Parts: sequence; structure tokens; C-alpha cells
Amino acid sequence: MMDATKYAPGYYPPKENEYRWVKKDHIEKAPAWCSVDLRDGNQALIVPMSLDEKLEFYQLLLKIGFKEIEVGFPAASQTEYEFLRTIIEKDMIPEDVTVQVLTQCRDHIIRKTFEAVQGAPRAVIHFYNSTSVAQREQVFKMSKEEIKEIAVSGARLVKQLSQEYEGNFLFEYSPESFTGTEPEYAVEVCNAVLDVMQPTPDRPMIINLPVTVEMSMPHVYANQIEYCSDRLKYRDSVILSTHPHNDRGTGVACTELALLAGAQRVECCLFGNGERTGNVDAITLAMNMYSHGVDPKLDFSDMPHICEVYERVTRMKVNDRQPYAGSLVFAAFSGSHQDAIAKGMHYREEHHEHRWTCPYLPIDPHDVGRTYDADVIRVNSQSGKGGIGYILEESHGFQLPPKMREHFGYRIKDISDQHHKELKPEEIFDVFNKEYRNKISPINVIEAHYVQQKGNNITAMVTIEKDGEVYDSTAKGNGRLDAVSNAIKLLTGYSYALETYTEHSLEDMGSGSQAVSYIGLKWKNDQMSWGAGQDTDIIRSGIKALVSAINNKPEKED
Ligand SMILES: CC(=O)SCCNC(=O)CCNC(=O)[C@H](O)C(C)(C)COP(=O)(O)OP(=O)(O)OC[C@H]1O[C@@H](n2cnc3c(N)ncnc32)[C@H](O)[C@@H]1OP(=O)(O)O
Ligand SMILES: CC(C)C(=O)C(=O)O
Repeated sequence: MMDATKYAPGYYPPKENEYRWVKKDHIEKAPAWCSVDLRDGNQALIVPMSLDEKLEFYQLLLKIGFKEIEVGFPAASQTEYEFLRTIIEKDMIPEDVTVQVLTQCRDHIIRKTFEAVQGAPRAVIHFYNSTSVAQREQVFKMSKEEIKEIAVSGARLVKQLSQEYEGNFLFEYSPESFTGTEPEYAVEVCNAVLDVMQPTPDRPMIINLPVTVEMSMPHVYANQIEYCSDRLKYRDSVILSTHPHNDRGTGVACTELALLAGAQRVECCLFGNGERTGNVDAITLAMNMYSHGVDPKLDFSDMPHICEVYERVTRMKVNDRQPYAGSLVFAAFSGSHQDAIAKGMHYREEHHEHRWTCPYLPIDPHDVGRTYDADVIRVNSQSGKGGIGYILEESHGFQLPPKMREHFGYRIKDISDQHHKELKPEEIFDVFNKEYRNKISPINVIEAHYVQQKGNNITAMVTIEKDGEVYDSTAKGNGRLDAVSNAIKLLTGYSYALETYTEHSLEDMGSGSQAVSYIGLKWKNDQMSWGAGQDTDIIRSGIKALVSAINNKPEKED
């Protein structure tokens, strides 16, 4: 049984809230990004990455453009330690990149961390201790003063060792479990640490206020950030950082509001990997900015490759619905969405639009290495004529007339429904080929000879195959197609009216220049049948379309 009385809000909103950030409606520039994939992401894996896997992931992060990377917790394991030694000793830290290492405020762990990081061209020593009410009471059983002293003595040791060890060191402090800490107390602890570290505008220090556990709605975190930002000492020498987790599923919202409220830096992981429900997703954050026209300064243009490396080295899965990256996030199965997307794409082409305004697609899938054919319009029993017609046009160049699109659309939906499966573009094309295009059974026109007569009349002498037998039939018409049609009617006794005829050329589809015709015939009871013909000759393509439409005649229409 669930029992909500067991719970109460465990967070601490600031006593004074300014709410200045509410008046901003978008993020104006990218924050400083710090990937914590190799540390927080790694510590959340069932099997942490091996040295080689970490090295591959590190290279991927560099390629994406991260300039700050928390590469590990060197005191945690030999692999973590060796990773650091490898990238330092093999000179694998590019000049514009700063690596970061995490350590608890505990003497032996800080010392081990400096051993691992010595000689680094640029490294942030990130030290932390938990400051939350729950941890003070339950884990450390210490007073506020004693907990502050852990932070201050940790800071003193970090400062001292940074002078003793070779390397270029910068600093970060986190009051871990900040979201369970009274903000007034968190400011007090951070200011005490800042007093030890004495940052300057030239050598600023990072103060990171983590959402270690997401406990509140995002606006509460934004108020906490605004409150602390206003009260931290050395503010012009402090880079205010966030490190949101996603326990309530609102990590991205927390981060975005925190950025409005004064945060300057974000610690995050690809695909929201990380402890429990994960760290905030770097990709969603960056691409959200991108979709508002802000350059995120991270490059996700080869998302399929990023997904592949991530899944392989972490043994995690990218969810099909993962924003901007999942296999289904640009997919439209339902008819009205497909129709709007297909029309939106045509509108873009016709209007030479630069700005992306296509309905239902927040960004252009091409921007993240996805294709329209394979990823956008996907066909099942929920689909409609607009999308199905669009696929046939995009994949093979056939521009069906509107009523034929509808007919074909219903046929495809039925097949998908019956077989209970998605139909891929090639399967859709197969149905078009078998059932509509150049269909030569039970009737086929084998030969046709024409005589032009006075008054623009044409006589067609046609050799027709019907149910395996060959016949000759001659008839007049007001054009060649009409004359052939009349010859067929004469032979078969069929009664129909030619209701629709359209044609276009089919180029650049690997078949040379071809003509395609589409014919819709109206039978008794107003029933329609459709056919398409393709040939190098426009007249023959029309006759093939006619024959295909006749071969698709509704049942009981003899
Ligand atoms: C929110 C975060 O993600 S924070 C980062 C968390 N990441 C990790 O912990 C991964 C790496 N950690 C590890 O490999 C290990 O925990 C180590 C190597 C750091 C430490 O290992 P151990 O000392 O064996 O164990 P453990 O972490 O359980 O230590 C718990 C002890 O440290 C104490 N402790 C924890 N943090 C601190 C601190 N900042 N200052 C002083 N003591 C601390 C605990 O109170 C506890 O004390 P006790 O032994 O008196 O009960
Ligand atoms: C060490 C800190 C920043 C952390 O990982 C967290 O609070 O989640």
C-alpha cells in the first residue's frame, strides 16, 4: 500500500525570494559546459568503464567540444588513477581543455588525488562534503560548525597541496546535497571556503550548488541559485555552477531555470546518464538552446555515432524517446502529423526558407545526422495519405494525384493493420509496383498501331492479351489513349469513364528520363480504380496506366 503521509517536502526554499529570473524567457548564451560522464556517469554504471573505454569516451567528449571534463575520482580505483596518469603522461589534454578531478574533503583522499593529477597542464581540483540536514544528523552526526570545518580544512589542504605539487590547478567546491541544505547555511559554508581559497577575477573559483537529489519543483531551485548568487563573497571571482540530477524527471527544467537565475556553468552527462535517474542530459540542454537560435558550442551533428559509442562503452541504452537522440524522436506515424510535415517540407522548398518552421519537428533532423526517409515519416496503420504519398515521392519520385494518394494510402494502412507491423519505404514501393504500376494481368496491350484521320480522330488497332488469350480489336478515339481505351472496351464489354489523368517525368532516380502517367477510372456505382504507367515514351506510359487501372477494376464490374 502506498502511504503519502510518510513523505513531506524535504527541501529548503530561501527565506527571501526575489524571482528576478521569472522575467526572462530564454537563455541568451551557452553556459560553460563540464561533462561529468567519466566520473558521475561512470560511478553509476553496473560495470564502470575500463581504461580503454574511458579513453574512447574521453575522445568522444573532446570531439563534441567539451572544454571542461571531470575525468574521474582518482582515489576511487586503480583504473581511475591510471586514466589520469595516462592522459597527463601521454599529453592527451588539448591546450584549450581543462580536466577536473573529484575528491571528498578527507585528507588521504585529497592527497591521493594530487598524486594522480600532478603534472597536469590545467586541472580543477573539485572537493566536496555533504552539508544537508539529513546527512548532518544521520551520517556525520555533527553540528553545522563541525560540518563547515570539514569544508574549511579540506580547502586548506587542497590549497597547500596545490602549492607543493607540480601542475596548474584551479578549484571547485560543492556543498554536496545542496538541495537538502538550508540555503543560508550553504552560503555560509561556501563563503568560508572562498575565504580560504581567495579567488581573484584572474584565477576564479567554481562554486557548484548541486541538485544531488532532485527534491523540489524547478522554480525552487532557481530561487536557491538566485539567493546564493546574490550572497556569495568574491562574486566577480566565482563561477557559479550547477550539477542537477533528475530524480523528479525535471533535471533539464531545473538547469534551465538556474541559468536564468544566474548560474554560469553546467555539469552534465550525455543522454542523462548518472546516479539513479541520472545527471541532467547535456544533449537536451544544448539542443534546447540550439532550437532557440543560440549556439550551444557543442557539436551534436553526428548523433548516430555518439549514440553508438555511448551504448558500447557504457553498456547503457539510448531510449527510443530520448530527446534529440532517440530512434523515434523525429518519427511521425500518425496521418495528420505526416501530412503537416510533408506540406511543411514542400513549403520550405518552395519558399527557400532558411528559418526552420516545419510543423511537429522542433529541429531539422539533418542537423543531428538523421535522415528524412528513414527517421521522419514512418508508416503503420495510423498513417495517412499525405505521409505515404510523401514517402513514395521522396524515395522514388512518384507524385500521385490526390485521389490516387488517398486510395493508395488506405491500401497501405490496411496491409500494415493486417500484418500488425510498420511498413518501410521499400515495402511501400513494392506494393505500388505490384498493385498499381505497369500491371499487365489479366489484360495487357501487346501492340498498338495508330492511323490519324480527318478531324483529329485516331484509329487504334490493338493486340490485346486477356486471360492468356490474344485478340485484335480496332476502335476510334479523340486521341491515342482514348482509341486504345475504346478498343479494350469493345473487346471486354467493360464500362468505365476516364476520370483522372496526370503525368510527369521521372528524373534523377537512376532510371534515366522516364514518363509516368496516372489514371483513375470511374466504374458503375461511382467506384474508382487506379493505375500508374512508366515508360520512356509518354503515350506508352499512358496506355500502361490505363491497363493497370483496368486490371484494378472493382470486383463485380464486368
Ligand atoms: C554525490 C556524489 O556523487 S559524491 C561522489 C561519490 N562518488 C564516490 O563515492 C565514488 C568513489 N568513492 C569511493 O571509491 C570510495 O567511497 C572512497 C574511496 C572515496 C572512500 O572509500 P571508503 O573510505 O572505503 O568508504 P566510504 O566511502 O564508505 O567512507 C565512508 C566514511 O567516510 C566518511 N565521509 C564521507 N564523506 C566524508 C567527508 N567529506 N569528510 C569526512 N568524512 C567523510 C563517512 O562518514 C564514513 O565515515 P565512517 O567510516 O566513520 O563511518
Ligand atoms: C560531488 C557532487 C557535485 C555530486 O556529484 C552531486 O552532488 O551529485
